[in-house]
Amino acid sequence: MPDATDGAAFHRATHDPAPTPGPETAAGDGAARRRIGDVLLEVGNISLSFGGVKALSDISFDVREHEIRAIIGPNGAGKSSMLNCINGVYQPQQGRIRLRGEDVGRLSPRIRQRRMAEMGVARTFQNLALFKGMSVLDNIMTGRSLHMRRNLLWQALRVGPALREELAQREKVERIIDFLEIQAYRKTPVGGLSYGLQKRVDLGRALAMEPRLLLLDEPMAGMNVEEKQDMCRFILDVNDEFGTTIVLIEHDMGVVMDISDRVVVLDYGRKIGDGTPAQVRANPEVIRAYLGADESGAAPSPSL
Ligand SMILES: Nc1ncnc2c1ncn2[C@@H]1O[C@H](COP(=O)(O)OP(=O)(O)OP(=O)(O)O)[C@@H](O)[C@H]1O
Repeated sequence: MPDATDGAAFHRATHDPAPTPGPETAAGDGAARRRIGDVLLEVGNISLSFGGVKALSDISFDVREHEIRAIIGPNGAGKSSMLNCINGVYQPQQGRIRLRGEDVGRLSPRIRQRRMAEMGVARTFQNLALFKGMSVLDNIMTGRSLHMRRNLLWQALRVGPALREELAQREKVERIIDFLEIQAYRKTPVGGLSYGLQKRVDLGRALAMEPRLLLLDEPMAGMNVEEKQDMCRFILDVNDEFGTTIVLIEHDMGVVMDISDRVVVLDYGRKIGDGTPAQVRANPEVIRAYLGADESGAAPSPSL
């Protein structure tokens, strides 16, 4: 079985005839769906500080429709802060965030979170945000709440239109369960599942929102090789089959370089690289940051 950190293990080769798909490339079997489109998300000159700590300094990049865009960087580089600025957990002191041309950055964090969910942005979390005592099915069902038309009283009564709606919603959830191959666990409380499976359920909860843009915060952290392979396959399938645009933070460089169309590299809150995996790999500043050319003798960062 190939090593998860070996790029070849997750290559789009079976999907994509082009060796390095770039923003203008139509990739693979799902070519029509995966044709990289216009800018979906634009992040402009974002700066964020916590007291004296400058977490992000003047960061700009864009995300195009249907692409897989990675944000990488050594520990403390600002990756999670960036994701938190995008979906409204943090309010940057400077900069703009535009989603489909709409200036969502000017909204207060709470309103932005709501607006972005309405506009089809879903997120998974580094530290899982699941209800451990609830079943897999019920956890994924929580992702459907935005699509439920009947109010809570109707849902509690489970009669007439509310019952019909619940059945329709459950059908969608069952399809996600099949897609993620977790049928055997549908009634199992999430807390009793392995970490890898819990991550898969978290992805299912986000997919239940029918996102157009999916933000994945370290989707493979803490997974074994086999679990990483599965998760990579699901990410590629979501992107190929549903055309979902994906922004992911990930530490496993083999995975990032293999599944991403473009990569942003952060270091100490600054952007030091942005381009295709091949361009980023050849960027001297990125190599320096990752190989830790450091006279102090500090341990080098993970290699590219
Ligand atoms: N809520 C916060 N309060 C104070 N400082 C913070 C907060 N969140 C992040 N920071 C600081 O901002 C900087 C960037 O942190 P961030 O978590 O965004 O980096 P990261 O690249 O995601 O790191 P890792 O890979 O270790 O998760 C760090 O110096 C961190 O200590």
